[in-house]
Amino acid sequence: MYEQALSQDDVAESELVTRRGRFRAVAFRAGGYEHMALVHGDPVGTDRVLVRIHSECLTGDLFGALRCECGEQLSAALDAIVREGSGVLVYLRGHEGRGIGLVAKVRTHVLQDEEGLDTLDSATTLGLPVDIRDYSPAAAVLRYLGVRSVRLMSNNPDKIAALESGGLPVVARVPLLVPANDHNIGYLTAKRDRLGHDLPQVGLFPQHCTRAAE
Ligand SMILES: Nc1nc2c(ncn2[C@@H]2O[C@H](COP(=O)(O)OP(=O)(O)OP(=O)(O)O)[C@@H](O)[C@H]2O)c(=O)[nH]1
Ligand SMILES: [Zn+2]
Repeated sequence: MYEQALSQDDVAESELVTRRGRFRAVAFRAGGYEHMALVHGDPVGTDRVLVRIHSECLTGDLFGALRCECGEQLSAALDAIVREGSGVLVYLRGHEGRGIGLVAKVRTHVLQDEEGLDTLDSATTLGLPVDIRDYSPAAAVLRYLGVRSVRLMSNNPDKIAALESGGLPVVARVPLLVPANDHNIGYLTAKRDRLGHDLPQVGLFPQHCTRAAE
C-alpha cells in the first residue's frame, strides 16, 4: 500500500497532445512502479470528476487482443473524458494479470485455451492469486492532482472500495461497457458470476452490448 502523499521528486509533468485531444501527462512513482495519469481539462479542486483507473494489460491495451475488453475500455474511457471536457485516466503499472505479471498471465491463457479453465481457476491452478492489485497509487495521484470526489468508470466494485479507503469519495459509478465478442464472452461471464463485477446477464452482452461511459 502506498499511503504517503506524492512528493514532487516522484512526479514529472508535460503537455501531451494526442489524436483525441490535449492532455497533461503526469508520470509518477508510487509503490515501486512508474505510472501515468492523463489529465484533461482542469479538475483541480473539483468534485464529481470523471475518472478511469485502468489496470495495465499489454495484450489488450497495446496489441488489441480480443480475449479481454481492456483495450476497448481504455479507448472508451479516454473518449468519454474528452467528451466531458474534463477528467483523469490513471494508468496503473504492476497490475498486469491482476497483479501476477505478464508471464504468469500468459500461462493462465494457456490453461484457458488448453484446459477450458476460466480466468480465476487458471490462476489458482498455477498456485497464483486471482487478484492482488494495489490501487493506492491511484488514490495518491488523484489527491496530488487536487481531485475532491470521483465518478468512477468501472464495473468492478473493488475499485470503488479501494479509492474510498484511500480517502477519495466515489460519488457515482459509471458503467464502462463495451461490445462482447466470441473471444471474451467467457471471460466477461466469469467476471460477472465469480468476481462480482457489475456486468449484464448472459445473452445481454451485446455484440451485443452497449454504451461506453456517458
Ligand atoms: N490473471 C489474469 N489476468 C487477466 C486475464 N485477462 C486479463 N487480465 C488482467 O486483468 C486486468 C483487468 O482486470 P479486469 O478484471 O478485466 O477488469 P477490472 O479492471 O477489474 O474492471 P473494470 O474497471 O470494470 O475494467 C488487467 O490487468 C489484465 O492484464 C486473465 O485471463 N488472467
Ligand atoms: Zn486485458
